[in-house]
Amino acid sequence: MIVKNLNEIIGTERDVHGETWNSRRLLLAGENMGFSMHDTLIHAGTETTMCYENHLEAVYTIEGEGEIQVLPDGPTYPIGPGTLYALNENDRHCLRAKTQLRMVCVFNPPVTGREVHNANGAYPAATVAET
Ligand SMILES: CC(=O)NCC[C@H](N)C(=O)O
Repeated sequence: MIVKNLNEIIGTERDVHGETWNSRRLLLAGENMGFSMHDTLIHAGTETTMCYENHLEAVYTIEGEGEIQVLPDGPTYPIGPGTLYALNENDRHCLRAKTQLRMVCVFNPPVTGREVHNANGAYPAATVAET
């Protein structure tokens, strides 16, 4: 069994900073769960365009207010505590944080470590060597 606390992640290699976010990676590929799980903060007043072409991601909001728009011209959904969105079609999307959002993010296949978004808003596909 794996048991850990967010406090053990903060300030370590698993505490990854992007331009608009801070991802605390609780479970990674190396833990062999088949998914990764992150406790992520999205900074207030920011907009992030993403397209996880190599991963499926589900995102469950715990704190904060914002909205998500399906791109290029899809609907916009409000986001608040209790909202789940699942990018089951590798959807390109724009996440806007009105206040700081705290979100639990699950990736399949799992993120391997310190990935940040490339120019397309994706994380690279994992290689066998990394997993
Ligand atoms: C919600 C979202 O995708 N935010 C960007 C960071 C990413 N989810 C991560 O935790 O690595």
